[in-house]
Amino acid sequence: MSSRVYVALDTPDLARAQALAAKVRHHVGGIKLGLEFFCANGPAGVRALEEVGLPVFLDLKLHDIPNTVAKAVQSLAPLAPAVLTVHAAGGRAMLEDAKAAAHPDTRVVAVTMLTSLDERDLADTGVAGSAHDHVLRLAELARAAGLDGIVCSGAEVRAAKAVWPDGFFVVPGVRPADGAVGDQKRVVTPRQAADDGASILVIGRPITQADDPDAAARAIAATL
Ligand SMILES: O=c1ccn([C@@H]2O[C@H](COP(=O)(O)O)[C@@H](O)[C@H]2O)c(=O)[nH]1
Repeated sequence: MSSRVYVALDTPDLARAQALAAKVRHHVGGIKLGLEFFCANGPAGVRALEEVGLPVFLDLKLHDIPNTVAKAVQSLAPLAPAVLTVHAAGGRAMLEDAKAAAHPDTRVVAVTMLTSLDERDLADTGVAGSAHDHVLRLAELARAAGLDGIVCSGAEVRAAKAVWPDGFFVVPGVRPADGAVGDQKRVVTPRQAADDGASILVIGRPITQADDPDAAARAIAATL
């Protein structure tokens, strides 16, 4: 079985992304490209990373009015990413239109509550209640809109999977037990994310900023 770890190649530098991907390719199951990479390199950069031969996850977290998101997803469809993200907070119509516009082979997943946020941040945005309840509410919205799954933290993935057994669950905010947390607030270990039902684990800096990214990816894979 291929690894459930997708490495987040968060860099604007195409050559660095290619070099990192080449180093870790035997110990990860896919590559995640986000806004930092896409804004600098665009679709041509994505095509260049496809050469590595791993599934590509395009983490653009689209969030706009339904028409704008649908047109953006339509423009991305020729890339046929394995996974594409939109924000659940965009609402049901936006989610439905995004799914309808996507390549049929693309899993469209909704970001529920960023792993860099905690409940105080949530309250600051006017949302009362727990992270758990907020994630489950948005998971239900994504499911009802016909999406393939959600992005949530490892703290919520078990509960989300219980109410959506065939959903696809993306878990970022993953840190080895002794790893630096950085700007992430809701973190779990790779093992916990896997045991609690993550379909894929997104891991960036613990791999990409390691002295030996291949060894770091291998060590993480060994814990799963
Ligand atoms: O809630 C979310 C959604 C997406 N991400 C992305 O995952 C990686 C995490 O990188 P690390 O270096 O392992 O922290 C990054 O690309 C984020 O944009 C997330 O962290 N949380």
